[in-house]
Amino acid sequence: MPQKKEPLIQLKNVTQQFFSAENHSLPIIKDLDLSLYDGEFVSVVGPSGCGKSTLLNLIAGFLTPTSGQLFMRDQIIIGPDKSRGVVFQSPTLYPWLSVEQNIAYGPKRQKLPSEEIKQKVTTLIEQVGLIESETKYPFELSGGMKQRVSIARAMVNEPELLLMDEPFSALDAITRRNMQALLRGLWQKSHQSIFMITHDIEEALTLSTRVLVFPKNNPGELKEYTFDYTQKITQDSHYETEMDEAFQHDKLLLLNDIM
Ligand SMILES: Nc1ncnc2c1ncn2[C@@H]1O[C@H](COP(=O)(O)OP(=O)(O)OP(=O)(O)O)[C@@H](O)[C@H]1O
Repeated sequence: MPQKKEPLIQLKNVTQQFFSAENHSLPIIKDLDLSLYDGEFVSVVGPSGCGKSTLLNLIAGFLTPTSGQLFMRDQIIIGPDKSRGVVFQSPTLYPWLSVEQNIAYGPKRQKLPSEEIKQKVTTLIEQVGLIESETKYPFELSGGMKQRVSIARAMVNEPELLLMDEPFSALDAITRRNMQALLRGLWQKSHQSIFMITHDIEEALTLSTRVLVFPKNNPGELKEYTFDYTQKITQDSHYETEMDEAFQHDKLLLLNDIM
């Protein structure tokens, strides 16, 4: 994937520390320099409590770092912004709005022309496979369908970066696989930049172009690897990760880093 020279997101010497009542907690993230580029699909893996959500919250603008700075292009990140869409582990839909109304909510708040909203919503409903469910309400949807609406709701605002915090972890294995294929397809069509947290090493390997690892022995630090399994899966319909020694080797490599 060709990358523009200028990073989309840049962290410069970022440290995040949470102060307890006794005021002596260690930094969760320490002196971190990191760049994310246009069109990348970056996943983050690591042991529970290592700081994955903290990193996502910093990039989203939900948290201000203890020290250091974060930039989107050349603008310092000072809070949440619609250029960074967030999809959480549990779908956060408005229960009183239908599927199409939930997706249209953001563009309506931006007061876009109604024809444009209709066209955007229709395209996304088609892309996430929710045709014939447009008029349903969240209580009528399965977990996977709700998460599709969440993804469409984030994407309709055309964010430059989609931030996903364990988006599929609450789903059953089959729905999860289908959602991974859906996300891979959306990413390849849109070249949307994606930053995703996951506990699932295979999910990281089969979707991302780069994997960031919080290693168990060096809390607060990040290792990184680049992979092309997502392209292999798309280009070769017979490709199976179970049969690929390199894939199994990389899976063990990442597991050893975090366990
Ligand atoms: N707002 C906060 N105040 C105090 N401590 C916090 C806060 N947010 C996170 N922490 C602590 O920072 C550490 C990292 O939390 P974080 O949620 O980033 O981990 P994680 O890697 O996403 O964990 P998991 O995989 O279990 O979701 C944890 O010890 C957590 O208790």
